[in-house]
Amino acid sequence: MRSAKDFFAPLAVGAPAPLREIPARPSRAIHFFDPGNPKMAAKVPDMVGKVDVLLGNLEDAVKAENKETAREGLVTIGQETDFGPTQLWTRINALDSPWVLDDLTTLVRAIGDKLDVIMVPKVQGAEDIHYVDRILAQLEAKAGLDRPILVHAILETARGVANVEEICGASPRMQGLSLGPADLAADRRMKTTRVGGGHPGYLVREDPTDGDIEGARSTHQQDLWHYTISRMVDACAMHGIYPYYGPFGDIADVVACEDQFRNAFLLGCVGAWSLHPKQIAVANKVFSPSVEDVKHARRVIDAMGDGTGAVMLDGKMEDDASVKQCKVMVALAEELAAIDPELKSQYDAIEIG
Ligand SMILES: CC(C)(COP(=O)(O)OP(=O)(O)OC[C@H]1O[C@@H](n2cnc3c(N)ncnc32)[C@H](O)[C@@H]1OP(=O)(O)O)[C@@H](O)C(=O)NCCC(=O)NCCSC(=O)C[C@](C)(O)C(=O)O
Ligand SMILES: [Mg+2]
Repeated sequence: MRSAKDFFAPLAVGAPAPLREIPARPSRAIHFFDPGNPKMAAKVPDMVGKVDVLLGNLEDAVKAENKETAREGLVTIGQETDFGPTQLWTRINALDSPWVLDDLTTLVRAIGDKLDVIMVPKVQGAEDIHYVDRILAQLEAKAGLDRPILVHAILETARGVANVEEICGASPRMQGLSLGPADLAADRRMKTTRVGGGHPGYLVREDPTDGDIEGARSTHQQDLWHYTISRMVDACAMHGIYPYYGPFGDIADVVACEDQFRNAFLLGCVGAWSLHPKQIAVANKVFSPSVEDVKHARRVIDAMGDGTGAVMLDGKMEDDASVKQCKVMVALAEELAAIDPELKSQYDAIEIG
């Protein structure tokens, strides 16, 4: 076990010092693109400033024969693009794959100064994060980087879920977690073939009337991912890092996508993945607090003065705890307003009188 005193020391001579706090940078949509696909790559410069995170994906969804092209494409995009307020992330190949070592050595050397976060798939336990932590420190030292690259883990195995707290606490580089519903479903032997979202078979049925089990009874589809997302949220909050929903594979169904993202937002997630340009707007909308919510939160904070005691607002009790909930909402609104002029003007126009 590492001593607490060593935790914030660099893991290689010459590597930048680890961060003591993970910055709360807006990341409502993590937009995936294949850097080796010319059509997708061509759209990247125009997405800068319109999406919070652009992620060059090297893992699943990139064919084995295109792995090197994708890696080289990401180097070119990283070197040639001015990302402004938009973060650049990548998803490297799995730690047991033949590509990951070259992914790390190439990317940190060539675009380590541009990369904000490296997403690591199929993380099983703290040992995977320790491996990445050390090798990144060595590569950062070699590349002369002056700020550490952060690490984001995808939860997509049963063992990863069982070890979620230790994964989140494994390194000061840990930035957050995403749900990987497709690999996780396969690993758990769940019987859904969907990439995220609900399932019509996973339901609760209304009780029968007068014992008539054949009579009409309404059913309600339930959320297959509620348990896992809730565990992720607690593990992330406990370690001061950020949870994300992950992908919603039914690209055409933007309505269900919005519902699924909103459930995650309400539970505490800060963003979700976008696999197709049309999902960016969905995530940006859902993960930005509504004007009504920000207005209410500001009213409560205003009415609560020093934040202690209890008051009645619109027939509802507000107290020390509810003012904290409102501060979470207002803090997020302020972070988003700082990078999104449209939202800023909407929030600035709020009158709380
Ligand atoms: C779904 C697909 C095949 C539909 O692709 P399409 O070409 O059929 O779609 P389209 O509607 O016809 O596309 C319109 C235009 O947008 C472009 N386009 C389309 N998508 C993008 C994009 N993402 N970024 C930038 N541009 C994009 C596309 O190239 C086209 O350009 P054009 O007008 O010049 O012809 C395509 O969108 C795609 O490949 N998206 C990314 C898929 C991906 O990254 N999957 C991996 C993440 S999910 C995952 O790994 C699971 C997980 C977590 O691991 C686990 O649960 O286990
Ligand atoms: Mg996966």
